[in-house]
Amino acid sequence: MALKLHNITKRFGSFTAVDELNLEIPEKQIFGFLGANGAGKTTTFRMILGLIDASEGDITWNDAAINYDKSHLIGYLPEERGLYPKLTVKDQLVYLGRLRGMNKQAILQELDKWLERFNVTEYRTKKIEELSKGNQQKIQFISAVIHKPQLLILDEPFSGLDPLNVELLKKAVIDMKNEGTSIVFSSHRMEHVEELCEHLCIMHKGSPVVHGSLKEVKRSFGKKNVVVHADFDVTYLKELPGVVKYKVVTGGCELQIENEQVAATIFDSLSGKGFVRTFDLEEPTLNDIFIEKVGASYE
Ligand SMILES: Nc1ncnc2c1ncn2[C@@H]1O[C@H](COP(=O)(O)OP(=O)(O)OP(=O)(O)O)[C@@H](O)[C@H]1O
Repeated sequence: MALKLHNITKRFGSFTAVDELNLEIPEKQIFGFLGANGAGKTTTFRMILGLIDASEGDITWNDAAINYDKSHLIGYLPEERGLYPKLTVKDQLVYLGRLRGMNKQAILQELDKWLERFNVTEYRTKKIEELSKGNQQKIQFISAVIHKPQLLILDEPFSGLDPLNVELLKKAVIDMKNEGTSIVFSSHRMEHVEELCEHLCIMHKGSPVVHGSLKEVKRSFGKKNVVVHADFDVTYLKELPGVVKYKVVTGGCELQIENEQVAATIFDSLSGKGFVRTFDLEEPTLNDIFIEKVGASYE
């Protein structure tokens, strides 16, 4: 059972924001949705949630269409956020929890658990507008998960958080996955996706350019990073055929190569020249893959 997007297209007038997207998002995993600004991530989320209609194609979850009677099974952290600034944290969560069909006692019980977990118990009776941006975001996250959804969609959940709060939120996401929630999140930070996700999709101009399990994606790109540390001058390596990028590091260099065969040429060229302390052939990072596929790094 999974979330399936079948030939999804979304047009705004003559502009195609999402173009024949086919995706299968596995259950009870964390799925990373990547792409540069304007790639079509939020539009895809909105279609999954039924907030906007697809121009073409269909979306199913557990083989049935997603409609309003399933909204209590889904949690959503929207990119634009959306809390009522004048309400207190407690009143806001009670209101949103009631909309999800929870009774007040259950809401307060869950709320207190989450406030404690996120170190914000003292804000329970404060108005949302009195909270810092990062703390508002934690409350927004709580509003997305208070009803224990089976499917959780998080649009840029880590943006605007300091490193400690990023860790708190990551841990919460991992725990929810371990408890059986299926999670889809978008991020501009490759390392978050690399750390959290089993499967991912990189979107570019409305279409997926990379899609699959993190392991498969990395394997299919081959090992294209070489690290050399040696007690002699290795600058000549940048001139070898197949070396695409060369970067000096302390005691050696890091190279990007066209394909794995180039590593053998580099290795052979080092022999007899002196002492080689390190020769590593490494997998590409997700950032390397993104740059190769989308053409620019982004933050
Ligand atoms: N309601 C709309 N009307 C017209 N164009 C829209 C509308 N919503 C989105 N778009 C366009 O569709 C494209 C995809 O937007 P979307 O918000 O899905 O991108 P994104 O991948 O979420 O980007 P970001 O990382 O910046 O949030 C953009 O070019 C955007 O301008």
